[in-house]
Amino acid sequence: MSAQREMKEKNHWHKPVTIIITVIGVMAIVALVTVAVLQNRPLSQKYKYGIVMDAGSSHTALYIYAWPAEKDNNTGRVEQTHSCKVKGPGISSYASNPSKAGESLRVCMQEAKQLVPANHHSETPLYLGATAGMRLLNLEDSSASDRVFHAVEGALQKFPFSFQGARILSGQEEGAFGWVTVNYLDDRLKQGLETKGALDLGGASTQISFVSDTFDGSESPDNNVNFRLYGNDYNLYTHSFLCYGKDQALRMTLAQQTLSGPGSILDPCFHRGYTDTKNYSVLYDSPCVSKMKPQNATPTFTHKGGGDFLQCQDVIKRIFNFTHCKYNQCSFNGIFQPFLQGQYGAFSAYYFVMDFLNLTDTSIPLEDVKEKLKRYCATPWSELTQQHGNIKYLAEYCFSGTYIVTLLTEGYNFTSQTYPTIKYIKKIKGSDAGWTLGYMLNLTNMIPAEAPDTPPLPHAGYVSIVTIMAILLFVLFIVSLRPLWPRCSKQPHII
Ligand SMILES: O=c1[nH]cnc2c1ncn2[C@@H]1O[C@H](COP(=O)(O)OP(=O)(O)O)[C@@H](O)[C@H]1O
Ligand SMILES: [Ca+2]
Repeated sequence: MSAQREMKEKNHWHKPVTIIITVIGVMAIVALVTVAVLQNRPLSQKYKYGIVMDAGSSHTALYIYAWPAEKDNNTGRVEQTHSCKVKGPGISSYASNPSKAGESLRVCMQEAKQLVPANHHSETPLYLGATAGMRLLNLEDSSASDRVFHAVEGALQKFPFSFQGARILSGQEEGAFGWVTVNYLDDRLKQGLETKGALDLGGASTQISFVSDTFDGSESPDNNVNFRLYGNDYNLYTHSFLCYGKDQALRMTLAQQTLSGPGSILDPCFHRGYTDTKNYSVLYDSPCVSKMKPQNATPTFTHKGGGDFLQCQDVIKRIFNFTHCKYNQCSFNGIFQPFLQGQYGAFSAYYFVMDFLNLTDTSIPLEDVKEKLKRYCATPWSELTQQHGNIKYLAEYCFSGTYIVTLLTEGYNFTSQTYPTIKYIKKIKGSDAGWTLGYMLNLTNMIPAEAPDTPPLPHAGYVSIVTIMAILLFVLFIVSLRPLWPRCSKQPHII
């Protein structure tokens, strides 16, 4: 018993003062680390939301984007959390019944109301941007397009979001914002990396946008958009070809084949065995073809398929004009285009069509792509319907695939060598490729012109260093108490 007391007396760790110092030391470390973590942690992960409606020529889609509230100015953080495809056609198709255009948006808007937390509704901006379908309607009948917008605005204002208006995007905006989306999602802008060009194929227009070192805008100012993003200047070439989306291009190709108003045509872009009765007044009801309408034709014609890729390419080439170019070089229709440069992301109908045709892999040589298309176009219609059933767009994929290859090679001057620089894409990191995200980033000033100041250390690194330093200090403190430590003497075992 006395030996035990003697040992206790010698062991300073059992002295109340040592115990108190140790407890205070541990508490100090815990307090220091807690304060450091709490003081410097990112604000609680509250999110902000934004909604963009893409009123395309063929249909309208709604996208919800979300980003951490305190990181408005950081790139790579805005993400698409939801998309909703509006049932029915694009809003321009409601020209004769505008209120139905507004009504058509209701289901997707209700969905957005459910998905965006109620306490964020009033601060969530809602934009509607219309593209080539409304551009064409506006050309054809501007009061009809005003009525459609009026109805759409009325319907959207009924929802609790912060509605920022509905408008037609210019072709330049559509091209440039598609380019911003692709490069923002790829994290190329903030890191100042070489950017990717953007190729967007819609139903009524198509856009090509890329940074060119040889283009300063002087040759063709209309095709030039300048951006300063994260401290880098971008000199963008962009052009939107109205009427060269795949649906209007199909109309123009059909118009080329029916100039004389025949009762039937054998169209090489459709499959053998395909036959349909088409109405001349419906086919020519678009500013893209209205001037070509044949006089004194029967009301309808029989549209039959010939299934020949090479002949299809020939009739498609006829919708491009290569005869005049007042610049050093042109794509087509006398439009300036600098030399192609870098990599390209091709999205929207480029992706849908090439995905259906199993041709999204651009390491397949261009010659093989054409060969595969040739075989596909030669497939009899009965065989295709047997294989796929009556799916939407089935009759048009031969035309659409041939149009894509022709537009890229004859129109934009891609070659067998440069074809692999194109990647067919649908989504990047979960967000759809398209103009909508770029449009919202621009309108909410979410991409700063200058590079934001970044803290020297990320939060996790900061916390680790504070913790290590605190532990180190404590160990040093304990070591400094060494004189008070018990002597290292062999003690007999006490039972
Ligand atoms: O699954 C699909 N397969 C083939 N084409 C599709 C599919 N989904 C959408 N598309 C096409 O993509 C195009 C989208 O164009 P959009 O409606 O955005 O027109 P716009 O951009 O010219 O205004 C339309 O031609 C539409 O038919
Ligand atoms: Ca589009």
